Amino acid sequence: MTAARLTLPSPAKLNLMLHILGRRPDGYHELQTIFQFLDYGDELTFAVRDDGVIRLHTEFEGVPHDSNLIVKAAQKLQAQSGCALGIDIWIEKILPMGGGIGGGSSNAATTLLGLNHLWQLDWDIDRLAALGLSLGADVPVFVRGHAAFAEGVGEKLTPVEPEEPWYVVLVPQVSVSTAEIFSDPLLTRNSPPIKVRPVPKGNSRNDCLPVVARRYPDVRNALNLLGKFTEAKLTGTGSCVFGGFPSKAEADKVSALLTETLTGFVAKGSNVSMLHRKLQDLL
Ligand SMILES: C[C@](O)(CO)[C@H](O)COP(=O)(O)OP(=O)(O)OC[C@H]1O[C@@H](n2ccc(N)nc2=O)[C@H](O)[C@@H]1O
Ligand SMILES: Nc1ncnc2c1ncn2[C@@H]1O[C@H](COP(=O)(O)OP(=O)(O)OP(=O)(O)O)[C@@H](O)[C@H]1O
Repeated sequence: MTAARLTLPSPAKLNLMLHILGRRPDGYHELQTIFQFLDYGDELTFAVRDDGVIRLHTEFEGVPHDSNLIVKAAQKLQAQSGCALGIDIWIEKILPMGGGIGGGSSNAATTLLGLNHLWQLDWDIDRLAALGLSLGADVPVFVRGHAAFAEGVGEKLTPVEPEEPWYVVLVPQVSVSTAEIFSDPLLTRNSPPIKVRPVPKGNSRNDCLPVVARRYPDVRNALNLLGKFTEAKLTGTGSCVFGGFPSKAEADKVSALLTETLTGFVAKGSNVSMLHRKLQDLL
């Protein structure tokens, strides 16, 4: 018998703003950020195995099999649920690594939700999000699947409904290490907490931007070029830079001009992740 296969999307995210409020004793930073998803991402295909083996068949340059967040997510879920089944996994990877658009975290979340379904574990979202947090600060928002205002290290999530523009996303060909940016002595770590909800306009800055732009000329260049057309912002710790447009036609026009020299893409912002829309259709 051929095992049932399931293909699920693994979308990117943007940080529409990111303020750093302080540093915790464990070295992690307290943040306030707004996450929104893009209708753009990787695709994971799963097939259940009955021998308990977890195997990712797609090779990633520079990421050993057992360090891949997809494999780590599957192993943790299997260990904590006591499930005797295994899984074969393939991925079509289009999201850049170290781009600040959350590829690895999103892959981990898609794996958790996909296996919860295929292994028939029936875990609730809170439990999956808590497991996700142990894999990375950005995993819980992908597990929950709704645009959110995030606090703490990114795990305290309040759903929000920002506008859903079309974005031009530029992908400078450098991988930024999140740990490196968060350990830079020049990083601003004392933004006052925003206490008003929804977050008032005028708070769209990303506190990581000055440090990233200083270290990476390619990111600086992308910000300058896109900034000629719209407010150009950095997502997460970069390297990706984005700007919103009211229509696909306008985003396509700017993208066509900029992607003559830079890599990039156009995608719609979405407050409900395309992973959750697909899972909804399945159920
Ligand atoms: C910058 C963001 O992308 C915003 O969405 C995230 O907060 C980063 O999330 P992530 O990539 O899942 O990060 P993790 O894999 O948990 O952490 C990578 C490294 O970044 C630093 N880090 C991360 C998140 C955070 N709130 N404070 C930190 O200081 C830590 O040194 C950590 O070792
Ligand atoms: N499935 C995966 N996809 C991408 N990167 C992975 C994966 N598993 C492990 N990694 C490792 O995680 C690192 C960060 O990758 P990721 O694509 O999540 O970066 P990012 O977009 O900057 O993330 P974030 O916005 O969460 O900081 C990679 O450089 C790679 O070494």
